[in-house]
Amino acid sequence: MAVNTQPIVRLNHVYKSYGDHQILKDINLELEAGKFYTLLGPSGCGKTTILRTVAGFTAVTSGDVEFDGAVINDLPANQRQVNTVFQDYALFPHMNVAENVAFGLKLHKVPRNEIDQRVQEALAMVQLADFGDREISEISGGQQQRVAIARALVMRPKVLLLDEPLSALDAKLRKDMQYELRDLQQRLGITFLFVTHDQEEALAMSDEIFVMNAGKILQGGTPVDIYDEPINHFVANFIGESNIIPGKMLKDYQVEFVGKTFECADGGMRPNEAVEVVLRPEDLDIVAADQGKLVVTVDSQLFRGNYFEIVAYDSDHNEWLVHSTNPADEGEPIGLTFDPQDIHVMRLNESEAAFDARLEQYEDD
Ligand SMILES: Nc1ncnc2c1ncn2[C@@H]1O[C@H](COP(=O)(O)OP(=O)(O)OP(=O)(O)O)[C@@H](O)[C@H]1O
Repeated sequence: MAVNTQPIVRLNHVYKSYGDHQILKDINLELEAGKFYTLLGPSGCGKTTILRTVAGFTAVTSGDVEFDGAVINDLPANQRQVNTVFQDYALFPHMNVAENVAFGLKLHKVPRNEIDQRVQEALAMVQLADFGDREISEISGGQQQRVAIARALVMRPKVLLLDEPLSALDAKLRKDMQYELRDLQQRLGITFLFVTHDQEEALAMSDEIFVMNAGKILQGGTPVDIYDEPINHFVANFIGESNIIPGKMLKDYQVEFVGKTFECADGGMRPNEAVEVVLRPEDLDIVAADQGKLVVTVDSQLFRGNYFEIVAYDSDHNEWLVHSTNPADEGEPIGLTFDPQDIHVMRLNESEAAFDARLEQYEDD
């Protein structure tokens, strides 16, 4: 049986400039139907601009926006099967909850009885079935957020764009809403393209993440792939906490750092190539100084609730962050051990395409 693998949304070599200011630089991405995607990157990197090109609020300078295989560069926003949930919700304060949700349907001249039914359905999807008559000022921030989602869902979009929809919520509610949004996406099977600068949120919610910086997508992949195999310093630093140490790839599966040679799981580089090595704080185990693969001296530590965050330095003055369930003695040497597969070796300035090609090659060997 033929499988339909055509992406529902595709950006093909998309560039966007305002005057001399290039905002998007050769953006290529594909979204499959029914998945949860996240654009993740620091403020100003172009995440919202990508959403706006998909929604039809911003025209691309060059390149194509495709929907279901057709180029839609010139299709007006209101004719795209895409709806947006904005950061500030953009609810109408003088309308009640049901009127807010009904607004788009009225604009599209949907018959009255169908409007009532669809509004009720959309409110039920976000667990606000009994809130239709409430004024916007009479509901909480989390409920307003859900009204904004219901207002987008009522239009039955194929793709829902969400621009930092959780940023106005307090930490506890934000976590609850992460579960709710993920659950909603899975129940409805609509494609979500979610924007955040919060890496924990991206890791928790997404099927796939696109990590961005300065108008470019640096790496796309599942949360686990990106966490375990960041392609460069920026991604390793932005996703999770990392120790990033300069090193040298002696040969396949053998890397040197802090003056010692370690077995690792990476290959496909030039002999003696300068690299950076990533070790995650939670992958490091503390042992007695004379039993460690590396010896570091503890500088300071903070109790983080379920672990101690220990800052230590090696003999080359590299800083090491270690997460440990036990405290360490400040000023004392400790040994660190780790497994070969916990060492992630990164080439300097490697592109995602070159990284993928190399991975394929040495994994096949
Ligand atoms: N209409 C515009 N005219 C000129 N510059 C713009 C316009 N819209 C956005 N920009 C610029 O484009 C860059 C990217 O903005 P964008 O809103 O896409 O970033 P972002 O990653 O979503 O940031 P944030 O997380 O802060 O919302 C910024 O430098 C911004 O100032």
